[in-house]
Amino acid sequence: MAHQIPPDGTLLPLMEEFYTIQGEGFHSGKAAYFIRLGGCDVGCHWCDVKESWDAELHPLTSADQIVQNAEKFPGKAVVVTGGEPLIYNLDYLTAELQKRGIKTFIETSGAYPLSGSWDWICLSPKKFKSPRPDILPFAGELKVIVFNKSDFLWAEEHAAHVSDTCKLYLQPEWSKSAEITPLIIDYVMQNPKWEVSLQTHKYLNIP
Ligand SMILES: C[S@@+](CC[C@H](N)C(=O)[O-])C[C@H]1O[C@@H](n2cnc3c(N)ncnc32)[C@H](O)[C@@H]1O
Ligand SMILES: Nc1nc2[nH]cc(C(=O)O)c2c(=O)[nH]1
Ligand code: SF4
Ligand SMILES: [Mg+2]
Repeated sequence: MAHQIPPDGTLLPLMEEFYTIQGEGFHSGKAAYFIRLGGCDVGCHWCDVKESWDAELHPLTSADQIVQNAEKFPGKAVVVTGGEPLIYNLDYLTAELQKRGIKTFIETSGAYPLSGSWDWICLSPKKFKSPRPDILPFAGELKVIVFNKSDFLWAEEHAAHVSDTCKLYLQPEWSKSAEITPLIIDYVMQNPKWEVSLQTHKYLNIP
């Protein structure tokens, strides 16, 4: 049976939730509760969480329950990720979190309409399904995954449409990081508005 997901965002397909250290981007190094929602049709061939793609495999879970779980941890920040979390209406979940003083951060490709109330938006645009142009001004950080040299141009094309205060990151695709990281280092030294982002949790062997 296909999931009947109510449009009010009170039930969400939850793949996993875990308390860890944000490994990537601007908030790297900070404790956060991760909420990973199932479902994604963007189709990045190098995606490191393909098990998330089929929403049907992940149980519909009440947003109230997710908030209660998040509240138990001392780090008062959640990262909503997936899968592609913006497939769902995130207004209810984020309002309930913020009511309790919990900061709301999202990891998104931007391929679906923006919902939710966010303290920080990490936009990671994908060639396989471009972000909606209307999300670009709301990004706190633009984090482009570099798989080959053409991704530097793709990164610049998106950087042209974010806000002046948006942080700019280049992150090596994990399986090619030995080859790509030196290119990113050179690029950042030549184009210092960009910074390097590494998936530090993978080096630390934490979730
Ligand atoms: C798994 S995605 C889920 C959120 C959303 N679908 C997105 O892509 O932004 C979380 C973050 O991991 C990044 N990512 C996924 N696979 C990766 C890989 N193989 N190497 C480096 N970063 C990766 C994505 O670009 C995104 O910034
Ligand atoms: N520690 C840790 N940091 C992360 N930052 C973004 C992640 C994601 O999969 O969205 C992620 C993740 O899976 N683990
Ligand atoms: S958009 Fe995110 S979850 Fe979806 S395939 Fe790409 S990296 Fe994976
Ligand atoms: Mg991850």
